[in-house]
Amino acid sequence: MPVTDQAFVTLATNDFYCHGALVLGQSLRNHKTSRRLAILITPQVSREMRAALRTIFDSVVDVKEIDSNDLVHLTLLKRLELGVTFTKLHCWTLTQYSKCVFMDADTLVLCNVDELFERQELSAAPDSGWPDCFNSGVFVFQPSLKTFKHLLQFASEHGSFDGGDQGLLNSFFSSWATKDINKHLPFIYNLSTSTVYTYAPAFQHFGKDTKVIHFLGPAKPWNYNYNPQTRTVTSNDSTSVSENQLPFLELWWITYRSSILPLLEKFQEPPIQQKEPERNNDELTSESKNPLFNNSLTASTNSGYISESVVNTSCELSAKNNIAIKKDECSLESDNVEPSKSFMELSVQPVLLQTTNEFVSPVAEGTIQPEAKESSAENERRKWEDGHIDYLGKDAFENIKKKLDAFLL
Ligand SMILES: O=c1ccn([C@@H]2O[C@H](COP(=O)(O)OP(=O)(O)O[C@H]3O[C@H](CO)[C@@H](O)[C@H](O)[C@H]3O)[C@@H](O)[C@H]2O)c(=O)[nH]1
Ligand SMILES: [Mn+2]
Repeated sequence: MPVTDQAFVTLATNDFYCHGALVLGQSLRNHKTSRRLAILITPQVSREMRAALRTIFDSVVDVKEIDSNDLVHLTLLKRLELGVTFTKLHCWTLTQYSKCVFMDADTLVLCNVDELFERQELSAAPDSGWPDCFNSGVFVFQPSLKTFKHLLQFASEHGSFDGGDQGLLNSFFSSWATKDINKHLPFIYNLSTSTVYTYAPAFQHFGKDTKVIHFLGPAKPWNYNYNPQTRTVTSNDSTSVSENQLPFLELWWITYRSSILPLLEKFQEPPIQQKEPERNNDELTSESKNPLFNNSLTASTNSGYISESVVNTSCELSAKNNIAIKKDECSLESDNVEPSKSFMELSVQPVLLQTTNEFVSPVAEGTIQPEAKESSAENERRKWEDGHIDYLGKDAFENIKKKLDAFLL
């Protein structure tokens, strides 16, 4: 029976995090949650992405971005982009629900986790970096305008010790560590992929019971390369991948490719071919259009809209510059802000990416072609391996010799 007054809630302040939110929402649906799905978004999220979100989430709620602007603490955290996580606080305004579970857009459920609604505010799992603090990627809370007001007041008076929501929430709900063990969620409800390195035997022992995986840290699943033919995830210049992380990253990508990509393609417009000539960029090849291949692009711009100038320098952009860009955007009246561009348009930004035909874009239409080519080449190879050789046709000795000669000359 659906429970209409309780919801899973997530947040996305730009199109990149929307990819994560869509996969999370789909994973909750796959595991047949009986609760509502809600997402908080900010004006930067594109129209096309909003349409996609509406097909998975029951409620898509527009909120204003709140930024801690606390560069000192964010520098300490080495994540200057996380000031906007203060926007998460808006989840307390969802008073149409009696209880909610907040989940970061970089989490993924591996089974039904509706039992979380049996817990009280504020329940959360320990943070692997400092277990006397809770991680704010998954937490049970009770919407209340009064709490929201108190949180904002607390934020303006005390700030956050890490510059993000997690420091603030830990100071606000400071009795979490000691008062009530029922508010300590088991770690399997928020297993950070990076923990896998730090205590490998525990992961080996308990990891099989994992219910929620959290891709915590600067490298998100959409920053990795994915090869749909072999269904493998590989790292790039800015990401590294451990063997234990791989199955989770691959699951994320399988969900993305099977359920989210078709959805995004449905809402894409106008067609990519019409846009290319305007951009006059000869260097763009069909396999180089994927924004998700470029980790530095996604991590450093951190925005749904990427201007040409930002993109051109994105590989070297320091996080500090990024904050400056974001501030500029925020200081504009919303009428003046250039509308967010769709994931489609992002995918034709003139970024030179290190990709080969082996990898196809998770997003751009143009990359569907290399995939088709690839599979026919793959078919040919398989035919050879299976002994189905066209001796009289294209595999005739003369043809092979010609190819060899061309290669050797
Ligand atoms: O530009 C951004 C950045 C973050 N988010 C949202 O905020 C969440 C938190 O950001 P994330 O990049 O996932 O942070 P983590 O790497 O998980 O880092 C930790 O530190 C953050 C700041 O305190 C907390 O919000 C996280 O829950 C905690 O796990 C994301 O999942 C999104 O839902 C956005 O929408 N846009
Ligand atoms: Mn997170």
